[in-house]
Amino acid sequence: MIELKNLSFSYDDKTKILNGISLKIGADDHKVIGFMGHNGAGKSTFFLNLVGELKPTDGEILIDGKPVVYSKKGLRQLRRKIGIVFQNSDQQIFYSIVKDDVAFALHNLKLPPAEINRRVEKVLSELDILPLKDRPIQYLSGGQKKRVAIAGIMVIGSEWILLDEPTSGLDPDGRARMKKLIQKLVDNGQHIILSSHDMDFMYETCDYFYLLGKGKILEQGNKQEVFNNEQLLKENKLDQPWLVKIHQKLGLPLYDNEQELFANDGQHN
Ligand SMILES: Nc1ncnc2c1ncn2[C@@H]1O[C@H](COP(=O)(O)OP(=O)(O)OP(=O)(O)O)[C@@H](O)[C@H]1O
Repeated sequence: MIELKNLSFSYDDKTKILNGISLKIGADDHKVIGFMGHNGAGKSTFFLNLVGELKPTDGEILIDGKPVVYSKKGLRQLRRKIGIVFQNSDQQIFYSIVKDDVAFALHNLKLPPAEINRRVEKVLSELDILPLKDRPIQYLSGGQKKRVAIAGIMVIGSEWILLDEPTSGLDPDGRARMKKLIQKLVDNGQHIILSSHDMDFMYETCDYFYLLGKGKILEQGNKQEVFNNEQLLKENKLDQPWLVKIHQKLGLPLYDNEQELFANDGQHN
Protein backbone atom coordinates (compact mmCIF):
# COMPACT_ATOMS: atom_id res chain seq x y z
CA MET A 1 0.00 0.00 0.00
CA ILE A 2 1.14 3.54 -0.75
CA GLU A 3 0.25 5.96 2.00
CA LEU A 4 0.58 9.71 1.82
CA LYS A 5 0.52 11.68 5.01
CA ASN A 6 -0.17 15.37 4.60
CA LEU A 7 1.97 15.54 1.47
CA SER A 8 2.81 18.98 0.11
CA PHE A 9 5.09 19.93 -2.72
CA SER A 10 6.28 23.24 -4.09
CA TYR A 11 8.85 23.92 -6.82
CA ASP A 12 9.61 27.43 -5.60
CA ASP A 13 8.58 27.60 -1.93
CA LYS A 14 5.71 29.92 -2.92
CA THR A 15 3.05 27.97 -4.79
CA LYS A 16 1.98 24.67 -3.32
CA ILE A 17 1.35 22.39 -6.30
CA LEU A 18 0.31 19.64 -3.85
CA ASN A 19 -1.18 20.90 -0.64
CA GLY A 20 -1.55 18.58 2.33
CA ILE A 21 -2.72 15.42 0.57
CA SER A 22 -3.45 12.38 2.73
CA LEU A 23 -4.34 9.15 0.92
CA LYS A 24 -4.05 5.41 1.11
CA ILE A 25 -3.62 3.99 -2.38
CA GLY A 26 -4.19 0.28 -2.69
CA ALA A 27 -5.94 -0.16 0.64
CA ASP A 28 -8.99 -1.57 -1.16
CA ASP A 29 -7.13 -3.68 -3.69
CA HIS A 30 -8.09 -1.57 -6.68
CA LYS A 31 -6.18 -2.74 -9.72
CA VAL A 32 -6.04 0.28 -11.99
CA ILE A 33 -6.25 3.65 -10.33
CA GLY A 34 -6.77 6.79 -12.37
CA PHE A 35 -5.61 10.30 -11.50
CA MET A 36 -7.47 13.02 -13.34
CA GLY A 37 -7.00 16.75 -13.42
CA HIS A 38 -6.69 19.65 -15.85
CA ASN A 39 -3.37 20.70 -17.44
CA GLY A 40 -1.08 21.86 -14.69
CA ALA A 41 -3.21 20.35 -11.89
CA GLY A 42 -0.10 18.55 -10.61
CA LYS A 43 -0.52 14.94 -11.78
CA SER A 44 3.07 14.55 -13.01
CA THR A 45 4.39 16.32 -9.92
CA PHE A 46 2.37 13.90 -7.80
CA PHE A 47 3.78 10.89 -9.70
CA LEU A 48 7.35 12.19 -9.40
CA ASN A 49 6.84 12.46 -5.65
CA LEU A 50 5.57 8.87 -5.53
CA VAL A 51 8.71 7.52 -7.22
CA GLY A 52 11.12 9.67 -5.21
CA GLU A 53 12.26 11.81 -8.17
CA LEU A 54 10.91 14.74 -6.19
CA LYS A 55 11.00 14.98 -2.44
CA PRO A 56 7.91 16.25 -0.64
CA THR A 57 8.33 19.73 0.79
CA ASP A 58 6.18 18.61 3.70
CA GLY A 59 4.59 15.38 4.88
CA GLU A 60 5.71 11.89 3.99
CA ILE A 61 5.13 8.84 1.83
CA LEU A 62 5.04 5.35 3.28
CA ILE A 63 5.30 2.20 1.21
CA ASP A 64 3.88 -0.86 2.95
CA GLY A 65 4.08 1.06 6.21
CA LYS A 66 7.72 2.18 5.83
CA PRO A 67 8.64 5.82 5.14
CA VAL A 68 10.53 6.40 1.90
CA VAL A 69 14.23 6.96 2.51
CA TYR A 70 15.82 9.42 0.09
CA SER A 71 19.32 7.93 0.14
CA LYS A 72 20.73 6.16 -2.95
CA LYS A 73 19.95 2.79 -1.38
CA GLY A 74 16.48 3.87 -0.23
CA LEU A 75 15.59 5.09 -3.72
CA ARG A 76 16.88 1.88 -5.28
CA GLN A 77 14.54 -0.06 -2.97
CA LEU A 78 11.69 2.28 -3.85
CA ARG A 79 12.21 1.63 -7.60
CA ARG A 80 11.84 -2.10 -7.04
CA LYS A 81 8.38 -1.35 -5.63
CA ILE A 82 7.23 1.45 -7.92
CA GLY A 83 8.20 2.00 -11.54
CA ILE A 84 7.20 4.92 -13.71
CA VAL A 85 6.71 5.27 -17.45
CA PHE A 86 6.97 8.94 -18.34
CA GLN A 87 4.69 10.76 -20.74
CA ASN A 88 7.67 11.43 -22.98
CA SER A 89 9.49 8.13 -23.54
CA ASP A 90 12.69 9.97 -24.54
CA GLN A 91 13.00 10.99 -20.88
CA GLN A 92 13.82 7.44 -19.86
CA ILE A 93 16.16 6.20 -22.53
CA PHE A 94 19.56 5.32 -21.10
CA TYR A 95 21.15 3.22 -23.84
CA SER A 96 20.93 3.49 -27.60
CA ILE A 97 20.04 -0.16 -28.39
CA VAL A 98 16.64 -1.54 -27.36
CA LYS A 99 17.80 -4.68 -25.50
CA ASP A 100 20.53 -2.78 -23.60
CA ASP A 101 18.10 -0.09 -22.57
CA VAL A 102 15.52 -2.58 -21.34
CA ALA A 103 18.23 -4.43 -19.39
CA PHE A 104 19.52 -1.23 -17.74
CA ALA A 105 17.69 -1.58 -14.42
CA LEU A 106 18.47 -5.31 -14.22
CA HIS A 107 22.21 -4.61 -14.44
CA ASN A 108 21.73 -2.20 -11.55
CA LEU A 109 20.06 -4.99 -9.60
CA LYS A 110 23.17 -7.08 -10.33
CA LEU A 111 21.30 -10.06 -11.80
CA PRO A 112 23.31 -12.74 -13.67
CA PRO A 113 23.60 -12.09 -17.45
CA ALA A 114 21.60 -15.21 -18.41
CA GLU A 115 18.70 -14.15 -16.16
CA ILE A 116 18.84 -10.62 -17.57
CA ASN A 117 18.70 -11.98 -21.10
CA ARG A 118 15.80 -14.28 -20.26
CA ARG A 119 13.74 -11.52 -18.67
CA VAL A 120 14.44 -9.01 -21.44
CA GLU A 121 13.46 -11.45 -24.22
CA LYS A 122 10.31 -12.49 -22.35
CA VAL A 123 9.11 -8.91 -21.88
CA LEU A 124 10.02 -7.82 -25.42
CA SER A 125 8.09 -10.75 -26.78
CA GLU A 126 5.08 -10.00 -24.52
CA LEU A 127 5.07 -6.48 -25.91
CA ASP A 128 5.46 -7.70 -29.53
CA ILE A 129 8.76 -5.88 -29.99
CA LEU A 130 11.23 -8.78 -29.87
CA PRO A 131 12.24 -8.19 -33.53
CA LEU A 132 13.31 -4.67 -32.51
CA LYS A 133 15.75 -5.83 -29.84
CA ASP A 134 18.97 -4.91 -31.71
CA ARG A 135 17.63 -1.69 -33.20
CA PRO A 136 18.75 1.81 -32.18
CA ILE A 137 15.94 3.42 -30.18
CA GLN A 138 16.34 6.78 -31.90
CA TYR A 139 14.95 5.32 -35.14
CA LEU A 140 11.81 3.83 -33.56
CA SER A 141 8.36 5.37 -33.81
CA GLY A 142 6.83 7.13 -30.81
CA GLY A 143 4.55 4.15 -30.05
CA GLN A 144 7.47 1.71 -30.29
CA LYS A 145 9.57 3.92 -28.00
CA LYS A 146 6.75 3.92 -25.49
CA ARG A 147 6.70 0.13 -25.53
CA VAL A 148 10.47 0.03 -24.97
CA ALA A 149 10.03 2.36 -21.99
CA ILE A 150 7.30 0.09 -20.62
CA ALA A 151 9.50 -2.97 -21.19
CA GLY A 152 12.24 -1.30 -19.11
CA ILE A 153 9.78 -1.05 -16.22
CA MET A 154 8.10 -4.43 -16.75
CA VAL A 155 11.38 -6.37 -16.46
CA ILE A 156 11.77 -5.14 -12.89
CA GLY A 157 8.44 -6.72 -11.97
CA SER A 158 7.58 -3.95 -9.49
CA GLU A 159 4.32 -4.17 -7.61
CA TRP A 160 3.22 -0.71 -8.77
CA ILE A 161 3.54 0.80 -12.23
CA LEU A 162 2.80 4.47 -12.82
CA LEU A 163 1.81 5.41 -16.35
CA ASP A 164 1.83 9.14 -17.05
CA GLU A 165 -0.40 9.80 -20.08
CA PRO A 166 0.07 6.29 -21.53
CA THR A 167 -2.02 6.97 -24.64
CA SER A 168 -0.48 10.29 -25.66
CA GLY A 169 0.80 10.08 -29.21
CA LEU A 170 -0.68 6.60 -29.80
CA ASP A 171 -2.95 5.76 -32.73
CA PRO A 172 -6.18 3.74 -32.13
CA ASP A 173 -4.25 0.48 -32.53
CA GLY A 174 -1.62 1.64 -30.02
CA ARG A 175 -4.37 2.72 -27.64
CA ALA A 176 -6.05 -0.70 -27.88
CA ARG A 177 -2.67 -2.39 -27.30
CA MET A 178 -2.11 -0.20 -24.25
CA LYS A 179 -5.45 -1.27 -22.83
CA LYS A 180 -4.56 -4.93 -23.34
CA LEU A 181 -1.14 -4.39 -21.85
CA ILE A 182 -2.61 -2.84 -18.72
CA GLN A 183 -4.87 -5.88 -18.40
CA LYS A 184 -1.83 -8.13 -18.77
CA LEU A 185 0.01 -6.27 -16.03
CA VAL A 186 -3.02 -6.60 -13.79
CA ASP A 187 -3.18 -10.32 -14.56
CA ASN A 188 0.49 -10.51 -13.50
CA GLY A 189 -0.61 -9.16 -10.12
CA GLN A 190 0.77 -5.66 -10.68
CA HIS A 191 -1.09 -2.51 -9.71
CA ILE A 192 -1.35 0.40 -12.09
CA ILE A 193 -1.70 4.10 -11.40
CA LEU A 194 -2.29 6.16 -14.48
CA SER A 195 -3.07 9.68 -15.49
CA SER A 196 -4.65 10.67 -18.77
CA HIS A 197 -6.70 13.38 -20.42
CA ASP A 198 -8.37 10.66 -22.45
CA MET A 199 -11.50 10.30 -20.34
CA ASP A 200 -12.89 7.43 -22.41
CA PHE A 201 -9.67 5.49 -21.88
CA MET A 202 -9.75 6.24 -18.14
CA TYR A 203 -13.37 5.12 -17.94
CA GLU A 204 -12.68 1.87 -19.78
CA THR A 205 -9.48 1.06 -17.91
CA CYS A 206 -9.61 2.21 -14.28
CA ASP A 207 -11.60 0.81 -11.37
CA TYR A 208 -11.01 3.74 -9.01
CA PHE A 209 -10.45 7.43 -9.58
CA TYR A 210 -8.97 10.48 -7.90
CA LEU A 211 -9.60 14.00 -9.10
CA LEU A 212 -6.71 16.33 -8.41
CA GLY A 213 -7.22 20.11 -8.41
CA LYS A 214 -6.09 23.17 -6.43
CA GLY A 215 -3.39 21.00 -4.84
CA LYS A 216 -5.99 18.73 -3.23
CA ILE A 217 -7.94 15.57 -3.94
CA LEU A 218 -11.31 17.09 -4.86
CA GLU A 219 -13.12 13.79 -5.37
CA GLN A 220 -12.45 10.08 -5.27
CA GLY A 221 -14.49 7.00 -5.91
CA ASN A 222 -15.65 4.49 -8.47
CA LYS A 223 -17.08 5.35 -11.89
CA GLN A 224 -20.54 6.09 -10.58
CA GLU A 225 -19.28 8.40 -7.87
CA VAL A 226 -16.89 10.38 -10.03
CA PHE A 227 -18.33 10.52 -13.53
CA ASN A 228 -21.92 11.31 -12.71
CA ASN A 229 -20.75 14.60 -11.21
CA GLU A 230 -20.89 16.58 -14.45
CA GLN A 231 -20.52 19.92 -12.71
CA LEU A 232 -17.31 18.94 -10.92
CA LEU A 233 -15.80 17.57 -14.13
CA LYS A 234 -16.72 20.77 -15.96
CA GLU A 235 -15.17 22.95 -13.24
CA ASN A 236 -11.99 20.93 -13.69
CA LYS A 237 -12.08 21.21 -17.49
CA LEU A 238 -12.60 17.48 -17.93
CA ASP A 239 -15.00 15.79 -20.32
CA GLN A 240 -17.53 13.21 -19.29
CA PRO A 241 -16.74 9.92 -21.08
CA TRP A 242 -19.12 9.38 -24.01
CA LEU A 243 -20.45 6.19 -22.39
CA VAL A 244 -21.51 8.18 -19.34
CA LYS A 245 -23.31 10.71 -21.54
CA ILE A 246 -25.21 7.88 -23.25
CA HIS A 247 -26.14 6.26 -19.95
CA GLN A 248 -27.45 9.57 -18.65
CA LYS A 249 -29.35 10.34 -21.86
CA LEU A 250 -31.03 6.94 -21.79
CA GLY A 251 -31.72 7.23 -18.07
CA LEU A 252 -29.70 4.09 -17.34
CA PRO A 253 -27.59 3.59 -14.24
CA LEU A 254 -23.86 3.71 -14.84
CA TYR A 255 -22.65 0.16 -15.25
CA ASP A 256 -19.09 -0.81 -14.44
CA ASN A 257 -18.59 -2.95 -17.50
CA GLU A 258 -20.27 -4.64 -20.45
CA GLN A 259 -21.14 -7.81 -18.49
CA GLU A 260 -23.06 -5.81 -15.91
CA LEU A 261 -24.96 -3.92 -18.60
CA PHE A 262 -26.10 -7.10 -20.33
CA ALA A 263 -26.82 -8.87 -17.06
CA ASN A 264 -29.34 -6.09 -16.41
CA ASP A 265 -30.59 -5.94 -19.99
CA GLY A 266 -34.35 -5.83 -20.21
CA GLN A 267 -34.90 -4.48 -16.73
CA HIS A 268 -35.00 -0.94 -18.03
CA ASN A 269 -37.34 -1.38 -20.99
N1 LIG B 1 10.25 21.64 -12.98
C1 LIG B 1 9.31 22.54 -12.68
N2 LIG B 1 9.65 23.73 -12.14
C2 LIG B 1 8.72 24.65 -11.81
N3 LIG B 1 7.39 24.47 -11.97
C3 LIG B 1 6.99 23.30 -12.51
C4 LIG B 1 7.94 22.29 -12.89
N4 LIG B 1 7.24 21.22 -13.40
C5 LIG B 1 5.93 21.57 -13.34
N5 LIG B 1 5.79 22.81 -12.81
C6 LIG B 1 4.51 23.51 -12.55
O1 LIG B 1 3.76 22.72 -11.63
C7 LIG B 1 2.37 22.73 -11.96
C8 LIG B 1 1.89 21.29 -12.11
O2 LIG B 1 2.52 20.72 -13.27
P1 LIG B 1 2.37 19.17 -13.62
O3 LIG B 1 3.21 18.92 -14.81
O4 LIG B 1 2.59 18.37 -12.40
O5 LIG B 1 0.82 19.12 -13.99
P2 LIG B 1 0.00 18.01 -14.79
O6 LIG B 1 -1.29 17.86 -14.09
O7 LIG B 1 0.83 16.78 -14.96
O8 LIG B 1 -0.20 18.73 -16.18
P3 LIG B 1 -0.46 18.13 -17.67
O9 LIG B 1 -1.82 17.55 -17.65
O10 LIG B 1 -0.37 19.35 -18.52
O11 LIG B 1 0.63 17.13 -17.97
C9 LIG B 1 2.24 23.57 -13.23
O12 LIG B 1 1.85 24.86 -12.85
C10 LIG B 1 3.64 23.59 -13.80
O13 LIG B 1 3.89 24.78 -14.50
